[in-house]
Amino acid sequence: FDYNKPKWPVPYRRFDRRPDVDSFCEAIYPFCPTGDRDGRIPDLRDSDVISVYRLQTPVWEFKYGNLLGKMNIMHDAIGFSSSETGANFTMEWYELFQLGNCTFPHLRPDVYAPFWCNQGAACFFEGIDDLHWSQNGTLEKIGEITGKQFNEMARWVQNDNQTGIYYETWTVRSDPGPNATVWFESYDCSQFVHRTYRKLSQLGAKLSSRTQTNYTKIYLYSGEPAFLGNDSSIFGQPAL
Ligand SMILES: CCCCCCCCCCCCCC(=O)OC[C@@H](O)COP(=O)(O)OC[C@@H](O)CO
Repeated sequence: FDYNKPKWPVPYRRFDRRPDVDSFCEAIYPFCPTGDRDGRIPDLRDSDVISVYRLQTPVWEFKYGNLLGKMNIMHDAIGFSSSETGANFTMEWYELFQLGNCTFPHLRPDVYAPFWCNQGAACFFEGIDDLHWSQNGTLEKIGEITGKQFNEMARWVQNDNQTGIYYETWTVRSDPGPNATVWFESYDCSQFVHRTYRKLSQLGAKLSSRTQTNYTKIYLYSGEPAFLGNDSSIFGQPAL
């Protein structure tokens, strides 16, 4: 235990590689259907000028329109448009098996511990569906970057995607008050957008939005958590 490091919030746990998904987990909609199977992102010319867009729309807008938007349950993404080629791109981070699977675990008869289907991943694909983002949400230009900055960001996204694997719906705090302690941060679409903006700023990009940007959080209030051990020590699955 490092007494110099704050104990809370518990840092998000990263991994060396993304594990294969369990066949038990089923997606209602295919993940990233038009993106590259291996998550590759095209290299743009260093001298290119890329417009950057803030994208926001209600979760499941393509199916339920503004329904979840009325509850301020919003999905966030980033758009890019190359001035040299005219190509547009959308980059987002979301669940492989939808939000419910990341919010609640499964209880399986043959498995003692709660079973999660909660992987999330980046999805980069060609095109920006203007209507999807603008009719119930936001599509706003927030700046311009060079092709060089885009390419460096792309390499960072691929590493981020290989190590940040699990989607965390809940933000866990001590209480609703302004001085609450955050025990665990969420790890969701908006956190990815924030990490990417931060990386682009570190690369020298200047991004700004003309309007206040609100991001969706769902809170779980708890007393100070205590570490109980890992699945096998808590739920003790006998050797098969
Ligand atoms: C079913 C129980 C859900 C209860 C929890 C409700 C509040 C949770 C808020 C978490 C923030 C959600 C933001 C986010 O991470 O969005 C990602 C994803 O859910 C968006 O899914 P989508 O299918 O609308 O968008 C993917 C689509 O853009 C693919 O092109």
